[in-house]
Amino acid sequence: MTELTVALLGHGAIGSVIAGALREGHVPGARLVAVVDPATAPAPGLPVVPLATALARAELVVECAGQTALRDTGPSVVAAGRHLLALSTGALADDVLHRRLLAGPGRLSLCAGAVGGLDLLTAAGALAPFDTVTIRTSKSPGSLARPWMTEAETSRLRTTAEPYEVLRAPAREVTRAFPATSNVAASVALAVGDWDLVEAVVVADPGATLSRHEIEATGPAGRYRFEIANLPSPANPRTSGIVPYAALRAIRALAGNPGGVV
Ligand SMILES: NC(=O)C1=CN([C@@H]2O[C@H](COP(=O)(O)OP(=O)(O)OC[C@H]3O[C@@H](n4cnc5c(N)ncnc54)[C@H](O)[C@@H]3O)[C@@H](O)[C@H]2O)C=CC1
Ligand SMILES: O=C([O-])CC(=O)C(=O)O
Repeated sequence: MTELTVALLGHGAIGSVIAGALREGHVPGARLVAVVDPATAPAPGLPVVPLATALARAELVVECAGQTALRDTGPSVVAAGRHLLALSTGALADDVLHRRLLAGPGRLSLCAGAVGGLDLLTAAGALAPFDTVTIRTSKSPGSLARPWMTEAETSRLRTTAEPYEVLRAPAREVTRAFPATSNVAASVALAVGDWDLVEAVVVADPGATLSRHEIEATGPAGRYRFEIANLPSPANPRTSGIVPYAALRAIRALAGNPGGVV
């Protein structure tokens, strides 16, 4: 079997763990051939290159660089015929971008990242449309600060002693407002195929040592409830530590994965 050549777009909290695992041979059949990140210096064994070089070398490009990066570089990845595995799924709240990324010739795949159960939600939604779908994300207040917040809002995040709802809105709005912490809301909307149905809630919880995602869906197919509580990444408190391992699972599946769960 030929090896799957992999490029990483982003070498932060997620990308550096993926790069380390690929370099150490933890994913048989996959080889790291390029890393694209303006904030990362080349190092022995770490192939930091410009995007054009990455596109010439790799069959699979794993985006773990943020919604802006996916919007700016994703179209050139699929236009070059490369397979794009995206983590910053909230960028697809822009329908025009989503259509461009699906236009090929390269393929677009989405990584479930910090949450699970999306396969079941997609299957249940195919049986019959859902009546209600919600995702409630609770994180430490400091990880939720955003530049658009007023001074009063950031001050409340800094000083709250009790959990409180920071935003409750359709998934499209929430993933735009919290682009580094609510891609999961977009992933749920994409899994059920309905941006308008999915309500997302963001909770600031001063007692949170884990990042919690509670997903509930009801419809003719049944009732679904998933509760996920992830340890935050030591490198980035906004990101769950499990996320690079979800990407590695996806890379393993794309590299062949004999006997794996599909
Ligand atoms: N689907 C999911 O469950 C999750 C998705 N994410 C997404 O993954 C992104 C990355 O997360 P982390 O690694 O924790 O962030 P991070 O901030 O630690 O790392 C991001 C890296 O991307 C680099 N970067 C930015 N723009 C770039 C570009 N145009 N080209 C190449 N590199 C670029 C930065 O220099 C930085 O090193 C988040 O912003 C979020 O959009 C994060 C967590 C969960
Ligand atoms: O890692 C998480 O818990 C979720 C996250 O940041 C995102 O969806 O952007």
